[in-house]
Amino acid sequence: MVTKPPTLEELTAYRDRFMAGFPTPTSAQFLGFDVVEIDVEAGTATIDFLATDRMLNPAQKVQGGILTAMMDDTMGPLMHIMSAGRMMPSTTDIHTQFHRPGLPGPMRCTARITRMGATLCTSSAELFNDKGKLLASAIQTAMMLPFSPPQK
Ligand SMILES: CC(C)(COP(=O)(O)OP(=O)(O)OC[C@H]1O[C@@H](n2cnc3c(N)ncnc32)[C@H](O)[C@@H]1OP(=O)(O)O)[C@@H](O)C(=O)NCCC(=O)NCCSC(=O)Cc1ccccc1
Repeated sequence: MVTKPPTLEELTAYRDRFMAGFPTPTSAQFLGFDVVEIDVEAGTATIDFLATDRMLNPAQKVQGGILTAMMDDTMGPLMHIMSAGRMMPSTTDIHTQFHRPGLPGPMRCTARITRMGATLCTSSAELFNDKGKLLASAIQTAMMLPFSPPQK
């Protein structure tokens, strides 16, 4: 991070503010985004999603980009929170592996910060179906850009 890294107290306070009232963007609404837990001490996030029949490919499986979007939408918010809200990640690359087909229904993503650098942040994520089976995994890099919350 460009400035001094946030303290655990600052991270905890921002995580609580984020969970209490950060507006859910339309793309996250489409994915059924629902935060389960953000652990700022461990640098991990658990977020639930809901795959619907509007997200299917011709094989009637959840389209791969949608599964990737769910993981991007877990790693991104985690990176933002781990900057105590000072920065917003802009994903520069993401590599996904698809292990099992996804079907409509609840999905859970867990993500972890690999390293928060001065300008780049790296992270990893895993996406599971409602039976706890691993559907996909990803590693991601993002540029951390200064962020000011939109004025009301
Ligand atoms: C099948 C394979 C590719 C190869 O796996 P291998 O390890 O060699 O084989 P293995 O036999 O071990 O099977 C592994 C597990 O998979 C399960 N399973 C397999 N087949 C089926 C099935 N038909 N239905 C249900 N489940 C099935 C199987 O039971 C097992 O699970 P288990 O351990 O028993 O619990 C697997 O990695 C896979 O499906 N990955 C996800 C690919 C994916 O979803 N990509 C993204 C969407 S593509 C896209 O959107 C792009 C596009 C856009 C527009 C238009 C067109 C395309």
